[in-house]
Amino acid sequence: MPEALTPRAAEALLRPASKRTTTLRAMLEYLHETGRGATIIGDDGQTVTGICMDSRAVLPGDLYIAAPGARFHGAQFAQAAAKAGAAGILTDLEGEATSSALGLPVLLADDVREVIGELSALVYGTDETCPELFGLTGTNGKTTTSYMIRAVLRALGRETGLVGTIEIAAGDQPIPSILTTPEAPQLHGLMAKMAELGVDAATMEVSSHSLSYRRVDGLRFAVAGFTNLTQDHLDLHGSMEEYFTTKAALFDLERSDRAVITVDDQWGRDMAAKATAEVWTLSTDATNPNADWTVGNVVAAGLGHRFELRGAQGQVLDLFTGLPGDFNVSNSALAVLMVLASGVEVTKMQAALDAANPLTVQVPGRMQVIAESPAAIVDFAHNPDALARALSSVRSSTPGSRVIVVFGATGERDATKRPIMGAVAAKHADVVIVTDDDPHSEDPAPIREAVAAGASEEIRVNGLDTQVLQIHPRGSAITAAVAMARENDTILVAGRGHEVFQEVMGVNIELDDREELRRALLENGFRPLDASRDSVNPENKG
Ligand SMILES: CC(=O)N[C@H]1[C@@H](OP(=O)(O)OP(=O)(O)OC[C@H]2O[C@@H](n3ccc(=O)[nH]c3=O)[C@H](O)[C@@H]2O)O[C@H](CO)[C@@H](O)[C@@H]1O[C@H](C)C(=O)N[C@@H](C)C(=O)N[C@H](CCC(=O)O)C(=O)O
Ligand SMILES: Nc1ncnc2c1ncn2[C@@H]1O[C@H](COP(=O)(O)OP(=O)(O)OP(=O)(O)O)[C@@H](O)[C@H]1O
Repeated sequence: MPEALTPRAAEALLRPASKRTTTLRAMLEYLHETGRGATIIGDDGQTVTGICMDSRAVLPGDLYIAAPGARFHGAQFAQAAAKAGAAGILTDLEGEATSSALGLPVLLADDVREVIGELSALVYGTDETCPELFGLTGTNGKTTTSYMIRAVLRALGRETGLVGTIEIAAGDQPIPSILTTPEAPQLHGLMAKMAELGVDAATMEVSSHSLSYRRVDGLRFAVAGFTNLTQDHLDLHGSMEEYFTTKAALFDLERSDRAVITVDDQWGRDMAAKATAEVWTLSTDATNPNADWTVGNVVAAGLGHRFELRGAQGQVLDLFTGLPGDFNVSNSALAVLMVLASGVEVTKMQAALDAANPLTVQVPGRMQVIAESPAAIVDFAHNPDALARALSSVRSSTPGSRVIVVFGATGERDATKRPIMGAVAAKHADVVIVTDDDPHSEDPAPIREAVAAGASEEIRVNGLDTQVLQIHPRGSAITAAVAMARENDTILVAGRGHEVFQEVMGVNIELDDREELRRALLENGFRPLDASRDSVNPENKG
C-alpha cells in the first residue's frame, strides 16, 4: 500500500504556487459590506496567505477556521493551528476565549460556516479568477457524467480540471481526492491553482453533504446539472424531501447561471419547477412534450448506444457512447447539454463529438470496459438496485450468450441486502459467482453464504436454471469467470469499481478488479483493451 500523504502535504497540493496576501481588515470590511456581524480582536492589519479548517493541515501564514462541528468545536485545536504557523483565527463567540488566549489576532463572526466560502474566495482571489464551472448533483451518475463533460470540453480544445469521488485533476496534474466535494477553503485553493495552471473549465461533483456543509459557497457555476434522486443519505437529511431541498440549492440563481435538469422522475420535474437559474430540461422519453431536449432513436451499438439529442427548436445532434448501460445514454445527453448550455454552438459540438468520441471516455470502475470479446466490465454497483440495473443493461442480444457475474456483499454493513443481492444476481445472470467484497473485520464465509442462500432461494421459487458458485479469494473468482467464458459472453465484476485495496479481517490487500480481469483474460488467450486509462491516483482507496 503506498504511504499516505500527511494532511499538510495533501493540503499543499490543493494550493496555488503563488501567494496572495489579504488582511484581516479587508475581510472584516467585506463581512460588514455584506451585512454580517463581525469584529477583530488584536491586530487588524495582520496578513494571511491561506485559509484552512483543519489544524492538522494548517500551513504557515494561514487563517485557521475554528468552526463548531458535530463532535468538536474547532477552537479546541486552535493551539495546534498556532503551533503550525497560523497567522490568525476565524471563530465564533463559543470559540472566542480559547482562541484569543493564544495571542493571535482573532476575527469573530456570528456564523463561521456561513462566511467560509466567501472569505476563501477573497484569500485565493477566486472571486476574480476562476475556471468556468460545471457542477453535477444527483444520487447516481455524478462521477460518470463529470468525466464525460471533461472529455467533451477537451474535445472542444479547453484546458480542464476535475473534482470528484475518484480523483481531482488540475489539468494533467493528479491530486488525491479526500471527499467527493472538498471543504470550501480547499475548493477555492484548488480553483486558484487550476487558474494558475491555465485550466479554463472544471467539472465538479457536488454532493448533498457539500451543500449541507456549505462547501461550495463563494463559487459560481456556469452550468449545474441534475441526474436523478433515489433513496440515499437519509442519515444526514432525515427525509427524501429534505435531501431534495438540499440538492435544490445548487439550482438557485445565486449559485448557478444555468441548470440542466433530467426530468425522467418526479424529483427531476420538481427540481426544474423549483430552480431559479435558467432551466433547460432533458428527458430520455422522446415523446415528452414538456422537455426542452429529448433523447430519441436509441439503438444498441457495440456495448453502448447511438442516439439523437433533439432540441425543441429543431436542433438535432447525433451522439454515440461506447459505455454500456441505458443510464449512460442519459448521462451522455446530460453531459452534452451542459456544455451546450455554457454557450457552445450545436454545429461546433457535433464536430467535436464526431472527431474525438468523448462520450466513450473510460470512467475508472464505472461500467469500465476491460475487453470486448468476451465483454468484460467492471462496475461500482454495490447495492441491489444498482446491481439489477447493471446486470440487465449488459445482456447481449446475441443468441446463446451468457451473463457471468462476480460479486460479493460488504462486511459490517447492512446485512439484509446480502440475500437480496444474491436473488437479483440469480434473476439477471446465467452464472453467479459469489465471492468477497470488502469483508472489513467480519468473517467473509458467512457473508458469502448469505448471498448464495438468496440466490438459491430465487432459483427455487422461480424455477430458474442459473448456476451458482462460491469462489474466494476474489482474484480466483475472476479467474474462474474468465476460464468459463466464451467470446459471446459478458462478464460483469461488480461492487468495487476503481478501488485498489480490499480490507479482509482488518488487513488491506492490494486488489484491483480491472487488473485481475486483464490478467485472467490474457491467460485465457483473450485480448484486453489498453489499460492506460485506469487513471486513478494510487493514493485513492475510493
Ligand atoms: C458528516 C460530515 O460531512 N462531517 C464533516 C464535518 O465534520 P464535523 O462538523 O462533524 O466536524 P468535527 O469532527 O466535529 O470537527 C470540528 C472542526 O474541528 C476541526 N478539527 C478536528 C480535529 C482536529 O484534529 N483538528 C481540527 O481542526 C474539523 O476540521 C472541524 O472543522 O466537517 C469536517 C471538516 O470541516 C469534515 O471533514 C467532515 O466530513 C467527514 C470527514 C466525512 O466523512 N464526510 C463525508 C460523509 C462526506 O462529506 N461525504 C460526501 C459524499 C457523500 C456521498 O455522496 O457518498 C462528500 O462530499 O465527500
Ligand atoms: N444516471 C444513472 N442512473 C442510475 N445509475 C447510474 C447512473 N449512472 C451510473 N449509474 C450506476 O451507478 C454507479 C455509480 O455511478 P457514478 O459513480 O457515476 O455515480 P455517482 O453519483 O458519482 O455515485 P458515487 O458517488 O457512488 O460514485 C455506476 O457504477 C453505475 O452502476
